[in-house]
Amino acid sequence: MTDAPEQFRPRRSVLYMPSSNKRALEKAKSLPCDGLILDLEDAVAPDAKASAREAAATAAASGEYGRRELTIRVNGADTEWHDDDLRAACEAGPDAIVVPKVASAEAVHTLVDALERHGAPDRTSLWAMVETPYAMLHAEEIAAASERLTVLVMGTNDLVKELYAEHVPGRAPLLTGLSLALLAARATGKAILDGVYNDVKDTDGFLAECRQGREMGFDGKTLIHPGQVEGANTAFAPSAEAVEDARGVLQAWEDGRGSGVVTYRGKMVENLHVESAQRTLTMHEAIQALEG
Ligand SMILES: CC(C)(COP(=O)(O)OP(=O)(O)OC[C@H]1O[C@@H](n2cnc3c(N)ncnc32)[C@H](O)[C@@H]1OP(=O)(O)O)[C@@H](O)C(=O)NCCC(=O)NCCSC(=O)C[C@H](O)C(=O)O
Ligand SMILES: [Mg+2]
Repeated sequence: MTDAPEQFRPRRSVLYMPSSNKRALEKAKSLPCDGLILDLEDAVAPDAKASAREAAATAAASGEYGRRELTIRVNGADTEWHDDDLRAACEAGPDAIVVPKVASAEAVHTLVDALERHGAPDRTSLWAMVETPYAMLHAEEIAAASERLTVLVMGTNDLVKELYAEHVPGRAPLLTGLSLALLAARATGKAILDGVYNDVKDTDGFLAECRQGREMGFDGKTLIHPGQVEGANTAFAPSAEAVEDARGVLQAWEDGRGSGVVTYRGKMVENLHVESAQRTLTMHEAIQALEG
């Protein structure tokens, strides 16, 4: 795996909001989340699709969301709204266009062609939602299909539905799918975001799921409520101890220059641990720069 600069962009907390909800669109301007997904899909009722599309395009073109990475989630390719959504999103030029239920490399190629045909600016990348069993089994070909695809987004609600599974603490029914998507993202140098936690009042359950996602290797979590932002920001940032440890590892390596292996606080340090420590510090600095 190579760490492209793209992978050091903090995406700890990426908040969905219905583009039909004016209060949410307004509130998002003051929330400390790393990214926003202005939704046109599941959170928007059919009779509100057209006005939500207009609101999302206006918001994305407004320049009023500061440092937050701003994206629009269009309706799926098999819906009557997809083409109009894609055209409007391309014209608005957000940081990324999020497409639900992407399941093959061919689908990615079709989307990238459409982005070009509709004149999306070069800065607008494609985020693919992987949320079906078929997508899990083809995650690597999806992730590798185009340079323009920069992020995989887990759709865990749809995945639970399609698997006939259940939402349970620890997410045992989803672990194979989550791991396949993670392997695909890391093997192809893409970022990957964990799915949402539906119970907005269950803080303990949410924080446990953040910890699990972080430990598995996700870059951040998609969210549905402002109350989830702070927990995700903390969980997906290197902790103070991790930063101190990373500095210590680099210092121990420096002190033992020329030796292929040293120890730090009793633990073996080799070249690969030094790379991990450097990654931790780079991410820490990127977060500080973002928040500063
Ligand atoms: C889940 C909600 C419907 C809860 O809404 P509500 O009861 O109104 O929440 P609160 O009263 O606690 O809200 C307090 C204030 O915060 C604002 N708010 C709420 N949610 C958001 C948000 N997502 N972004 C921005 N601001 C938000 C309220 O407007 C209140 O503001 P104020 O009155 O000014 O204080 C609601 O949170 C919600 O709609 N969430 C997003 C739902 C969504 O987008 N769903 C689609 C994505 S999830 C998905 O589909 C994943 C995937 O596809 C899969 O398969 O898993
Ligand atoms: Mg979904």
